[in-house]
Amino acid sequence: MTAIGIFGAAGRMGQAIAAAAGEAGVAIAGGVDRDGRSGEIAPGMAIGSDAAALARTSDVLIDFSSPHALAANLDACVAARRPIVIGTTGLEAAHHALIDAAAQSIAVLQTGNTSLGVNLLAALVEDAARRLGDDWDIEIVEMHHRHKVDAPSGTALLLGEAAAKGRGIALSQAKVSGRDGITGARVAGSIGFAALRGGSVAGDHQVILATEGERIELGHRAESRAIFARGAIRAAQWLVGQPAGRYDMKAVLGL
Ligand SMILES: NC(=O)C1=CN([C@@H]2O[C@H](COP(=O)(O)OP(=O)(O)OC[C@H]3O[C@@H](n4cnc5c(N)ncnc54)[C@H](OP(=O)(O)O)[C@@H]3O)[C@@H](O)[C@H]2O)C=CC1
Ligand SMILES: O=C(O)C1=N[C@H](C(=O)O)C[C@H](O)C1
Repeated sequence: MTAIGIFGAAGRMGQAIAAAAGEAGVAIAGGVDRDGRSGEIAPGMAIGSDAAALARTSDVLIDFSSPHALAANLDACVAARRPIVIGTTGLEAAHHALIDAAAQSIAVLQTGNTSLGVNLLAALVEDAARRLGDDWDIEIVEMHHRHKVDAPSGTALLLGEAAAKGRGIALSQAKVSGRDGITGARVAGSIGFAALRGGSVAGDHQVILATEGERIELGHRAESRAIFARGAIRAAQWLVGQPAGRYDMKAVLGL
């Protein structure tokens, strides 16, 4: 049976993955989190601080920790020749370069959202953006719990990438985030992002396509972290045995 190691094991997602694995009868090799958080978080899941040791004793790793931990986690997986699913968000260009480098020697799946619903939504957004002309403005609104530290969310960026792909442009050229003050009129062709934070919201995303006289709204609401946890486990099981390279959820879900 495939044994999964978890980076960020003591966190909200780490605990959700341990719970989902327990329900599905999936083996957890163990977890890693910050020094001082060692112990047993979920029944049977020991948590330590040695990423290299966890990689050696796991068949595949899942990372829901922090961008700051990414380099060490990737190094551990490359050294042990183990595949890794990266769900951590807030990644910048330098992190993506590290992922590309690791994907030369191991299988790496990186995604801003592991749920089926969001990945199907991304396909719908890409199709809508492709079919609608440039006179349709695209705005992405997301809301998350008060503890979230990055914005826009990884999912909002994933949806923005899908919209940009549909339009045949690069998101980096069109992204407008966090409007405030005298902003001037909306720049034609831009893709806007707005982030709300509060309470315990697991993750709400809405993509609004608006033109003169009409508006389309496509959205997704996560009702709990269980959907992310189940998707991450499914991705990890799929990734074992894949050749070195960089993957996303579309291949896992057959989208
Ligand atoms: N792709 C997807 O589908 C989803 C992605 N996410 C993303 O997953 C990540 C984790 O989310 P969540 O579980 O809510 O966050 P948490 O803060 O609850 O969990 C992260 C855990 O990783 C630990 N950690 C942080 N930095 C390090 C480090 N350098 N070394 C080792 N451990 C570290 C944290 O410790 P400490 O608390 O001490 O900082 C914490 O225990 C976020 O980036 C989030 O956006 C979340 C849900 C779904
Ligand atoms: O931090 C979270 O909680 C979530 N993060 C991911 C994101 O940034 O999109 C996925 C999900 O929305 C929950």
